[in-house]
Amino acid sequence: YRWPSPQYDALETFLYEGQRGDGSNLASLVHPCRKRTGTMASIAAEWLRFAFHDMATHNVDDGSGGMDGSLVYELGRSENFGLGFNQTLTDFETFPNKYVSRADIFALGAVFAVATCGGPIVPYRGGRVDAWTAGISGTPEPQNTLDTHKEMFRKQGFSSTEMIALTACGHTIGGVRDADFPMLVSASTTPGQPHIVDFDSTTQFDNKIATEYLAGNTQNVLVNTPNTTMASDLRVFMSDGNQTMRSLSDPNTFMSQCQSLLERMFNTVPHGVSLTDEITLIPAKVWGVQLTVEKDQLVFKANLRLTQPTDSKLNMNRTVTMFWCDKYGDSANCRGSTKSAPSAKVVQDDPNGSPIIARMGIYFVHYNFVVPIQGSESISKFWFEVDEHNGTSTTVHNNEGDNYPVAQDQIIFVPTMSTALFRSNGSYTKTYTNRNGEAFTKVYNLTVAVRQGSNPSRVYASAFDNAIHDFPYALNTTMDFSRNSSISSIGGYDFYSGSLEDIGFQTTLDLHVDVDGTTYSEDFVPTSFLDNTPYIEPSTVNNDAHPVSSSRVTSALSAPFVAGSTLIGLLLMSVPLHLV
Ligand code: HEM
Repeated sequence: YRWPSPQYDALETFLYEGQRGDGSNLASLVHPCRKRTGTMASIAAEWLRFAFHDMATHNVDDGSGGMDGSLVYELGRSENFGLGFNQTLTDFETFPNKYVSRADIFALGAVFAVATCGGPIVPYRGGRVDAWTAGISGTPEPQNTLDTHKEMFRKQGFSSTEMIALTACGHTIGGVRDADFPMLVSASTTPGQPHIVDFDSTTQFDNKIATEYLAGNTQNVLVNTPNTTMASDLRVFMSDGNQTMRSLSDPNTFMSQCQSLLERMFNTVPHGVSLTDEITLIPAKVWGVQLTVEKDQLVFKANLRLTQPTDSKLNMNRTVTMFWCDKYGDSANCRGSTKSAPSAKVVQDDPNGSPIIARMGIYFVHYNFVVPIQGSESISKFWFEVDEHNGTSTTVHNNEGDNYPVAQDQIIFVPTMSTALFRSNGSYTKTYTNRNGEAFTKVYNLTVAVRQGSNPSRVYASAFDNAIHDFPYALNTTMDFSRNSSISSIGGYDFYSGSLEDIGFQTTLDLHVDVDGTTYSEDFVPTSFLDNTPYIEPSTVNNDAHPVSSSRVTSALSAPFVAGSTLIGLLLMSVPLHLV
């Protein structure tokens, strides 16, 4: 892993922080093993079933289908019937983006669902590619014969034995609803709340589904119904003489079997789609890096995310210092001097931000940096030093020795001079699902800044949004900016403005400027915070006259750094909890 890797970074933030870059949390919808307000259904069960039904259209024979998000166009089918699907779709709708597909979100939701209810942590990869039309049908229904089920699972890529185990892994959470299967479950007596008969006696992801079945005291209505046509779990579970179910009565076997089968289920994708590496924790993560203008000043913003064990106290004496090199002038690339500044703010995350880190026993501490930058000097690269002030040596985070590069400074986004207004479109009816909804148009007025003197031939952006209600299509468009001379130049930058309309939730921009035949680009710029960006006062900059070459900091650990000691006491500590 080397920074920046925007796809890996975005997937990692989702998996370990449970949320989008703007702090909107997906994991907290399901964690800790929550029931849905109103229906009191297990949200985890709804999410896991959703992933199964999205995957179930895979066909090993021709490599089509799989986890491709096509389920959203298949909800009208009887095999995908139920309010739980529609509510799950609403849960997921706002989260996909350019680097995290809708199907990646479905798989991620299922990983959260299993982990938060006490199941295994299923290794997670991204890179699924979304379909924009319905796939083939093929999701098992209880009235199908055993042979039909075996053939359906074979097509999905699972053997008859794996069919038994995978169904047990799915049916350890959730249950059957009266409205969906009135022949199996008696009508609810509580208005507005379905009658759900759980598959086993716990809401946890455990092997009670197997042990209660073997003991003959299961409450699973797909086993002990007098309507034998509908007793699909009974037919499936006993199809190998109960051999697989007996093996699953060992809790460790159950967990490891479910972990590997669910991993395969989540990674079942159409032929030709290649998934990313497994997303593992980035111990010291750089995020939110931005050169911009705030309060009439050119500033550079960056954040360093460190991990903290939940069972230990955060060291309040710790200082985290950002160092950087100028891009232009006498000190370009730290030839003459190196600049540094302490963090402007420290934010401790909720230890329950994601069920994955909750289980790992860690949470995140973010060191936010905001520093003023002279346009004539700019910034070429940066790195961090962490000093615990407890006698241990200083830790350097420098991107495996390369330092963190600031790729370009020709075009920068200025969120604080940009706005988004919501315009309601009234109500409308979908054609391909049974849902009704309100639609809106988000009208953006966006401002970017371009380095003075570059005389650009074109200033523009590619706008992308695939988080659109009901996923009818993705916004994928180009917009142009024109010189906005009503804003006077700041820090060596001229301002350009443009407008854009979107009906989705997650517009991101790739900014471009064409200068002398070269295109400079800033990739994947979020628009979630604009003129409402929380302001952080920039830190005071230290100019270290002692030349520090970048090779000075290539090791992971280095001796205490001279400038560090002058910074203690300057550190502004404020510790609000990130609300979920
Ligand atoms: C022969 C195969 C299968 C059949 C016939 C089947 C059938 C069913 C049925 C009838 C329900 C009740 C749905 C409702 O009342 O709305 C259900 C629920 C569920 N199924 Fe399956 N299923 C099968 C395999 C699987 C697999 C492989 C998984 C995942 C690995 C899975 C996960 C779930 C979950 C989590 C629920 C509970 C949903 C909730 O409570 O909202 N099922 N299944």
